[in-house]
Amino acid sequence: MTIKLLAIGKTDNKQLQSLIDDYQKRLGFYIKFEFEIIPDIKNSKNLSEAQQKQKEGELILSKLNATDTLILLDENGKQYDSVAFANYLQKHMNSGIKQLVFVIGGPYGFSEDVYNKSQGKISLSKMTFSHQMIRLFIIEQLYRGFTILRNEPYHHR
Ligand SMILES: C[S@@+](CC[C@H](N)C(=O)[O-])C[C@H]1O[C@@H](n2cnc3c(N)ncnc32)[C@H](O)[C@@H]1O
Repeated sequence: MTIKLLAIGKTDNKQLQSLIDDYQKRLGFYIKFEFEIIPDIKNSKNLSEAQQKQKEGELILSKLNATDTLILLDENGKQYDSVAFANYLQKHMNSGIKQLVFVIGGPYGFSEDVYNKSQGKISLSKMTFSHQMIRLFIIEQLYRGFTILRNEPYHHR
């Protein structure tokens, strides 16, 4: 199985990008991981929130293969602790799927079309994080998950 993370808009904060790079590299030792950035919508200031979500949604859906399992990062999704999240990853690997795709929404979240296509929603907290910060948090949790599955000493229970 491969894991893909889709997000909208480049990170322009160098410190955040450097932490993302670090955890992305670490995660790559455990699984084939791809982080794809969908470029920001041009002239989004002229669009309503709904129009922006719709356009972002079309771009997100255009990146998916028919066999992908699509999981949205959404503050109203299901919450896991890190051990349960590691087991969730293992379950997906055991299921024989080719690619597990996590998607981070834009500043206003997801369009209905994206919700309808998804197979699940995961929340990392009841709090709302920026669409930039959440990239680091999910990549770190993916890395943590694999260290838990391997019984490596990164995670302290
Ligand atoms: C600024 S938030 C959007 C908030 C928006 N009110 C909504 O309804 O989704 C941008 C993106 O970051 C991600 N995000 C933010 N907080 C999150 C959390 N606690 N758990 C999971 N994903 C989160 C989601 O993918 C969300 O679409």
